[in-house]
Amino acid sequence: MVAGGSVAGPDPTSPGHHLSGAGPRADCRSAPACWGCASVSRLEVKKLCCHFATEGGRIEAVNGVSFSLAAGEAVGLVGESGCGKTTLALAVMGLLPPTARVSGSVSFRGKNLLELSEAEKDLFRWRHIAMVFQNSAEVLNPMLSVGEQIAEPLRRHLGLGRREAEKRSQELLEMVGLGGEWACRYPHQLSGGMRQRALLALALACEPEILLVDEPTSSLDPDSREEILRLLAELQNRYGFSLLLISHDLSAVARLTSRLLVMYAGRVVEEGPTEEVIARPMHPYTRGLISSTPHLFPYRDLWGIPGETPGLKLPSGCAFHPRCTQAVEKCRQEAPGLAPLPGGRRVACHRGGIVTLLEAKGIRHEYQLARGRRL
Ligand SMILES: Nc1ncnc2c1ncn2[C@@H]1O[C@H](COP(=O)(O)OP(=O)(O)OP(=O)(O)O)[C@@H](O)[C@H]1O
Ligand code: NI
Repeated sequence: MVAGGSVAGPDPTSPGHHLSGAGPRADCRSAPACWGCASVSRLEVKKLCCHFATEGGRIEAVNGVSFSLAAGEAVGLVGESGCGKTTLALAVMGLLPPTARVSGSVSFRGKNLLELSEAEKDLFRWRHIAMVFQNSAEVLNPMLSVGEQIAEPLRRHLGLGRREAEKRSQELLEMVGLGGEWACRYPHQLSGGMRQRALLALALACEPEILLVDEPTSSLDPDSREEILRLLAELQNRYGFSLLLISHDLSAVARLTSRLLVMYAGRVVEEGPTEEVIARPMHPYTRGLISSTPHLFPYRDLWGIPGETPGLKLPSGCAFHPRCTQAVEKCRQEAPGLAPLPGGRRVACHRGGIVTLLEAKGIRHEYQLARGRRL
């Protein structure tokens, strides 16, 4: 049962059974061939680099990023435009154009996804790792009804017949809060929020263990934004897939995720439990990002980060140093590594501990106040 989310004795061999309760089932008859039940799914990205060769020179869009995604975990990925968020997600999906040079590893169930053939990638993509792309208007095929588009992966990956796939796509549309009757409509007949729901239904069609969501609310009005965020949180909570939520919108990410990755110029500069990072940011860039996010701390003045994101040629040393008010000579010369700190945190900054205890307490108190009222 997909649409209703009923947990009462679903048929473990039915294609929808992972979506019917949280987490793997011990009694799955398809195991161990069943990906959802065989073990706890987990994505491990190590030293991922994605470079593009362009006429203007080499663009180092992603530069040595490592992180992991545990089963059922929701991780946020934030950073300014152009820092490499989408490129990272597309690399995980194996969807970067041939001009991209990709290195490092993306491990999923003991395999490095970067080394799979196109045919093998086709097998895991959408079935095990799915993505909701940034531009919903461009992603859906204008010539096919929404139902037909959702039915396609169901038929291809789960081997459902035409009738069955049709029925499932209606259930999936109901699951995301669109009535099943929307299955026969075309993308142009849907509003932005509805398209985003349809894309969620499409991405979740084959019950992937991992869902990558890229800027789900960037083109939506505030009401639709709220609805989509609530829906995403509800689906993740109910079905327990691992979520990587990519967004400019730090306040949305703060609500939905328990761990946060902050990217700057192709690198992760800070990582840790979301609440901790927001309450006590260690990297000056993270602090700038937090201070320029509306609604996070309603009682505090907003201020932007001075300067601009670096272009093709990255600055020497720490890429953030030209914009950093705390930079010292070492920052100009030496790129800081992502150093582990207590509490599951990591920060790439020579001046990482500069938040004074008093300041940290102040920020934490203010955040908790804000969270109590807003989040
Ligand atoms: N196919 C491509 N060819 C060349 N350069 C690319 C390509 N895709 C991305 N880039 C470059 O890689 C860098 C990272 O882009 P990316 O889209 O990953 O950033 P982003 O963090 O997702 O930004 P946004 O928040 O605007 O979506 C940018 O400088 C971009 O111009
Ligand atoms: Ni992007």
